[in-house]
Amino acid sequence: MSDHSSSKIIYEVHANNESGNNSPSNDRNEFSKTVTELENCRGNKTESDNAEETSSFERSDKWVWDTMAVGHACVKSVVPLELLRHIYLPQQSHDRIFDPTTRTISYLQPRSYLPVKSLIQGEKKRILVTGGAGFVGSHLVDRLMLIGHEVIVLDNFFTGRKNNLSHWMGHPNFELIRHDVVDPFLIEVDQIYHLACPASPPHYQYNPIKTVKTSVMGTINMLGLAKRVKARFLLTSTSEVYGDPEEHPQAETYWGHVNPIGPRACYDEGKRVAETLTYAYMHQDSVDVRVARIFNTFGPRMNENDGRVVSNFIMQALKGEELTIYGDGLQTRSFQYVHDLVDGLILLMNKDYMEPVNLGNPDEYTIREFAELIRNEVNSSCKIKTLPAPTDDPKKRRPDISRAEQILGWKPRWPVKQGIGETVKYFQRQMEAGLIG
Ligand SMILES: O=C(O)[C@H]1O[C@H](OP(=O)(O)OP(=O)(O)OC[C@H]2O[C@@H](n3ccc(=O)[nH]c3=O)[C@H](O)[C@@H]2O)[C@H](O)[C@@H](O)[C@@H]1O
Repeated sequence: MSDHSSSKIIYEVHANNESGNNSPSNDRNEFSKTVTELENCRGNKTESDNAEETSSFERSDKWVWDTMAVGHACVKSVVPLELLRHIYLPQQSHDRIFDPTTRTISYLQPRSYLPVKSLIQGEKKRILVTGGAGFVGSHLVDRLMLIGHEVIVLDNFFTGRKNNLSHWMGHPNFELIRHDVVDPFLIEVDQIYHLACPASPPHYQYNPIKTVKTSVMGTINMLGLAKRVKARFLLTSTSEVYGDPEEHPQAETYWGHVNPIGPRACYDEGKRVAETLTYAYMHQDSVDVRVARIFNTFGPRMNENDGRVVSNFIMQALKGEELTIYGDGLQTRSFQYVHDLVDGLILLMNKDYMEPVNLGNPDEYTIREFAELIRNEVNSSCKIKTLPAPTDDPKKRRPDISRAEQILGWKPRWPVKQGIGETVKYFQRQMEAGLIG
């Protein structure tokens, strides 16, 4: 199937939306056809197509055809991009009307839902997502729901938000439970994606003891549950286990360079212990485990006050404020768009591989270059302000993703610029809707 025809499939869904005929039920017929066709076209890719995809990584602003859908046919996670956008970038809100004069919100009932795939018994899994109301968690939940699974979310709403999942509330395949993973929780499930933990430096440093407790006790509780119900367990670890790295780029074999008593230690060491626990349960109790080491990720539903560089720069540029660069701005990061991460997590969960796997986009920017990129995307001429560098701020970070490429057949498909474009649009719409200021 050619690039052209796959774009057309997506366009048909898009065209329905643009014509104002955008209710979930109107998408339904198109959706089933679209997913089947997209799965076929992904499944039919030749070896040479794949070889081309895994060629050396270069910064690119090209919109590749694969980004019109997300997911991988081999684990049945393909979803048309327009369907996902219908959730996080709706033309107008599905379930509420904001009145700017009185600054009130009217919630609409009854509601309808986007179509989810109908899976046969055995294919349909019961999946627990801890931290599922957060930024990454909610995108993972969207995908798992759309591809037909039953999803149970645990969240204590410290950084997660109900709004991120409001479009699934009441759906027969969905359950949201307010629960803190530091306390035990019992449920029968097939798979556990363990995401619960604040990830932004200001958030995890706000209460470092709680951060360590979340990583250690939360992971023990979820591993204990996995052991008891024989569920497969996936830990979302982090590039922070490499600390301020002395090896570049960072491969999974690198043991890291972490200050164990610094302000970042609560998160870095917490996640390192979480990995230790995961492999202890694997060796001692034969728990079936997966470990993803996630590098800097961005996208819609980041908290505007999150404190991380992507949301800070975008919000500052949109409000015409100065962009705050910490330190000299020569430190580097490699940013991946959230859909790529979700693709990688679902692949990893469903493949037979138990060692840690890096998931990140190797496209590396200095923070100064990144500020420039955001300024261009927002079309802003705002100035740059330099603030002191945070203690132990890693000086460079870039994933070596050879393992993910070889084992999972995964590599990022979203150019950073393209992802930033969507994220800017998201924050703009949130501002227009009066949800953030
Ligand atoms: O985004 C993520 O996924 C990661 O975010 C943080 O790691 P960090 O790389 O420090 O993320 P940011 O807070 O976004 O900072 C990135 C760089 O930008 C700088 N920065 C941040 C914010 C800002 O306003 N200005 C600025 O220059 C920071 O000093 C740092 O050098 C977390 O510690 C990671 O666990 C998490 O995986």
